[in-house]
Amino acid sequence: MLSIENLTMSVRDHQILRGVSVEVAEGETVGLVGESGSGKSTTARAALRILPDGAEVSGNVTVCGHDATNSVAVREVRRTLAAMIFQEPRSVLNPVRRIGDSAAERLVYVHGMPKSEARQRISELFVEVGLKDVDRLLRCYPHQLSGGMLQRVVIAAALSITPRLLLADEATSALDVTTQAEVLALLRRLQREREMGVLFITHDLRLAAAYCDRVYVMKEGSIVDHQKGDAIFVNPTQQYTKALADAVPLLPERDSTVRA
Ligand SMILES: Nc1ncnc2c1ncn2[C@@H]1O[C@H](COP(=O)(O)OP(=O)(O)OP(=O)(O)O)[C@@H](O)[C@H]1O
Repeated sequence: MLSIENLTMSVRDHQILRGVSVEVAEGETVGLVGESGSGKSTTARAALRILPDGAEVSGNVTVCGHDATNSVAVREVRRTLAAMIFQEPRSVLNPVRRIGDSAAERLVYVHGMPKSEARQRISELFVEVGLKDVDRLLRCYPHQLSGGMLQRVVIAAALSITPRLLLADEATSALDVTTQAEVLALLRRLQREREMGVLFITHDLRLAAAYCDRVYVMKEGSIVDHQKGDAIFVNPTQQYTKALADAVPLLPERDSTVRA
C-alpha cells in the first residue's frame, strides 16, 4: 500500500530526512512516533511529494504500486488513492468559506463532480463520521464549530475520495480525551470497513503502542526503532525509545488516606 525506501531530504544544506524506510500494508495501522522536529510530518508530506521550496529529495516511494516520486504519477495518487489529515483542522479550512464548500472542494475541483452531487456525498459522509444536523453544518463557517467537529469534517473530506491510504498527522492531538477516543474509534471503524492502510503520526508513544499494529520511532530524521505496537512500550529495544517511554508523565497515585 505504502512503501517508503531510503527517503532522504535536505533543504538549503539542512538535512531533514536521513534514509527513512517505512512500509504500510493494506488494512494495517502503522505508527510514526518521535519528538517534535524529528521529521514525522515531513516524511508523510514527502511521501505525497508535498515538498518545501528548495527541497532536494532522493529515495523511492510507491503508493498502491504507483511511483510517487514521479510528479505525474503522484498527482493520480493524491487524486484517487491517498489522503492526508493534517494536524490542525483550523489551519486547513478556509475561515471565510462555508464548511460544505470546503469539504466538497476535492470532489468538485479535482474529480469534476457536479456541486449538488458532491454536496450530497459530503452530507452522507458527515453522517458517517458522526456529525449531526448536517444541513445546518454545511452552511456554517469553521469558527462556528468545535475542534472535535472540525476534526470530523476534515476526516470526512479526506475520506470523500475513498482513499486506499490515509496519512493521519496528529489527527487527534488537539482534542480532549473523550473526543480523541471517539475520533480514534471512528477512524478504526472506517479503516476496517474500507481496508485502508493508515500511517498514524503522533508524538504520543503510549497512544501509538495501543492503537497501531506496528510502530516506527523517528529521531533527527532517521528511523531508530521499529516494533509491533504492543511490544514497543513493554520492551523498547533502543535507548531512545526507552527514553520516550520514560518521558510519558505518570500521575502519582492518589493517597487513599486523604479524604475529600
Ligand atoms: N519548509 C522547511 N524548511 C526547512 N526546514 C523545515 C521545513 N519544514 C520542516 N523543516 C524542519 O524539518 C525538521 C522536521 O520537521 P517536522 O515538522 O517533519 O517534524 P515533526 O516530527 O513532524 O514535528 P512536530 O511533531 O512538531 O510536527 C524540523 O527540524 C523542521 O524545522
